[in-house]
Amino acid sequence: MRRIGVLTAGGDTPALNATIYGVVERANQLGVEVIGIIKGFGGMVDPRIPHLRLNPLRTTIPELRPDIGGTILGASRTYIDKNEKELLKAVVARLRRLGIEGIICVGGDGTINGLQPISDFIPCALAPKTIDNDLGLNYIEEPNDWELIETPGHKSKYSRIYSRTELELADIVNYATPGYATAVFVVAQAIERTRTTAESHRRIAIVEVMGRDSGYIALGSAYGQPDIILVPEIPIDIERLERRVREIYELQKHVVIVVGEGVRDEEGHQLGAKSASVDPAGNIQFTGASEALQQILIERLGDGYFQHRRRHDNAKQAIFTRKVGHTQRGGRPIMFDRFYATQLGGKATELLVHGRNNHIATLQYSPEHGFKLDSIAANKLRDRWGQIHARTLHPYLYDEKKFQPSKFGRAYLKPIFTQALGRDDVEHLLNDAFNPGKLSMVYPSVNVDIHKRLEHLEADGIDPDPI
Ligand SMILES: Nc1ncnc2c1ncn2[C@@H]1O[C@H](COP(=O)(O)OP(=O)(O)O)[C@@H](O)[C@H]1O
Ligand SMILES: O=P(O)(O)OC[C@H]1O[C@](O)(COP(=O)(O)O)[C@@H](O)[C@@H]1O
Repeated sequence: MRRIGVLTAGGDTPALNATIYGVVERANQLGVEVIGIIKGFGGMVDPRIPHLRLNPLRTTIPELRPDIGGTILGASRTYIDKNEKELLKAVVARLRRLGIEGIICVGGDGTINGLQPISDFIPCALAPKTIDNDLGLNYIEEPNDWELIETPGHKSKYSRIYSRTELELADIVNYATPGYATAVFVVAQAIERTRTTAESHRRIAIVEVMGRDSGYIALGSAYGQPDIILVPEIPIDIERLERRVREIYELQKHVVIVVGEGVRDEEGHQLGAKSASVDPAGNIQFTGASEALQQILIERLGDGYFQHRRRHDNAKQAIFTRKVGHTQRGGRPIMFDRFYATQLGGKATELLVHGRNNHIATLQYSPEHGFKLDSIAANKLRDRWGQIHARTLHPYLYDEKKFQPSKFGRAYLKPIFTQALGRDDVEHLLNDAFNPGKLSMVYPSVNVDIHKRLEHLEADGIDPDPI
């Protein structure tokens, strides 16, 4: 293989540039040219295909740095329907004209579906990413646990009964995805900062974190020591939650609750999906889980609860919500993400060059051997109807009585986070946070330099010389 393409699809993470860097550095070693495709699958749909050479003369371009968050290639959630045959043919033809012999898609479970139709024509490999940590399996047989329930007159629904009630760390397929560690780091900091203000003002803080239907970020938020963690996988037992909130408030005059954005009530309704809007990739856009929970607690505790304790005039003043939001997805990646993203990018290049198609580079862990790189055929993630499900927290990782990670959940987190920060992360903070140069300089966006490197397949309708 002499020339491969790389793109970043779906939501961004802080570790995308690190993954692209790993792809390109390994390609340099193997003598392969790498073309970056701009804005995910969207770039392929554009007849001009905006792209750039990431390693002219087998030297990585200086704009590509593993320690800078986001993606120099841009990302999108553009959907290419596999049934739009003409569009697909045009996409493949353009990629061929670029001389691309294989493509690395940096993405999550949605991206595997996105690359599928293209992989019928051009080999594809996935380098994993997603802050949600929902790409992978709790154990290899997990896809067989899904059942598709068809009820006449209703939309068919998936349901699952876990065939395994206990797990081993080494069973987990793709232990952690690049982006997750940095997101948890940001969340833990946000909780610590929210904590002291809730503590000072005798308030109940509800902190909403991302993750869609997966509670991994909420689980990792335990590093910020919230009093209560609510994960989407376990329907909220409102009675028990109220009891716990009252207990904690009596004890310490404030409570910090973390809520994963996809949390459900006991009827299975998502608290944050009141407006059923979806993004272009078909994902539900969650808004308002924390506000819905705030409303529940306002009604349950009532103004009298706070007035009686002379803390606040009403419950609305006493209970506040904060979303950590997109800060979870942005900024400098911490060492764990930088290191393993780079490794996984390199692994994806190797997969392609060694003739694999539709394969995923994975990060495995075992207590005996620590972390190691591996790979898996994407189809192993599919259930018998061909569906890939986002990985959710297995109940064995969460203690629903304590609203905290279980013993196994803590064992899961430790290998990722015990050495997740590097000395250079601390040095970066020391040198950079209040660098006086920042006061007089505008933010030097990498997009400006990348723009100068962009090439287009068909500039204004004129087909340039083939590359
Ligand atoms: N079934 C599908 N068919 C075609 N494209 C898809 C499909 N599912 C997702 N995609 C595309 O894959 C990309 C990434 O999907 P998304 O769900 O946004 O992120 P992630 O890969 O992180 O899960 C998007 O451009 C999306 O449109
Ligand atoms: O802001 P956006 O792009 O609409 O997406 C928000 C969603 O993206 C995520 O960050 C994850 O994105 P991916 O599934 O693409 O990895 C979710 O945690 C969040 O719900």
